[in-house]
Amino acid sequence: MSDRRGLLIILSSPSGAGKSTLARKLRDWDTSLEFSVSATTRAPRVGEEDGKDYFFTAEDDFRAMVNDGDMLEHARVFNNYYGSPKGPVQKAIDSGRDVLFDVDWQGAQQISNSTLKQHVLSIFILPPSIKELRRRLETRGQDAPDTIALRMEKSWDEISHWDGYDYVLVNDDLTETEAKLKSIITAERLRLSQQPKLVDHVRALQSEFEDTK
Ligand SMILES: Nc1ncnc2c1ncn2[C@@H]1O[C@H](COP(=O)(O)OP(=O)(O)OP(=O)(O)O)[C@@H](O)[C@H]1O
Ligand SMILES: Nc1nc2c(ncn2[C@@H]2O[C@H](COP(=O)(O)O)[C@@H](O)[C@H]2O)c(=O)[nH]1
Repeated sequence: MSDRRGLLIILSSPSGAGKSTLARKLRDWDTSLEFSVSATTRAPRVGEEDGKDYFFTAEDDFRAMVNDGDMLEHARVFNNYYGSPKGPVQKAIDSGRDVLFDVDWQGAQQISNSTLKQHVLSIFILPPSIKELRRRLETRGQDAPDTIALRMEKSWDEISHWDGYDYVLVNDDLTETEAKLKSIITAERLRLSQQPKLVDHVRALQSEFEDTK
């Protein structure tokens, strides 16, 4: 059990800016970080594993999870449904572990307005340019041209929510962005673990101050 409350670390960005790449690096860096595996109705990409990358779910089953109150948040994104199952998140938080989310702005807003809002650390990833965003989607080589076109068309909807996040990073050089992300998480963890000790320390200072009057 950690000496501080667990963080819900949310990464959002337009499709192709690099969230999944950065999330993988964070998971390698800190293996205690719990990754929130989303449920989705989209078809798996080549190489994606059910239960690791996503829970690939039929639409009826997805709706049933929502209706049963099993989702912390859910949204329709690029003509598919995506959602974060509540159970694993609550379990991690209850044991003081941090959870990493890769969700769009709608999911980020829902988590930030939920009962777990005091745990949220939200980070928005911007691409260096729209041209580079398209290049990344094309060179990823995972999506059909019409899917890439839809994701590019919706990129501004996502980018327009950038200022609702705690931190915003431009993912130009990957190594630099990774280092900045790790610094943010390290600093936030330190802040949270110091908080209770600081309260005690200030109380002690206050009583010492009163005694010297
Ligand atoms: N800083 C970077 N410089 C160059 N290429 C990058 C950088 N960051 C990520 N990429 C590459 O861009 C492509 C898209 O990255 P990634 O799949 O992580 O994006 P994403 O934001 O998770 O997209 P989606 O929302 O569609 O899942 C990948 O091929 C990845 O290797
Ligand atoms: N609101 C949510 N958005 C999610 C979730 N899981 C992923 N996403 C977002 O969907 C798009 C597309 O993802 P892709 O894997 O099909 O490229 C991207 O913006 C993700 O962040 C979720 O559980 N809830």
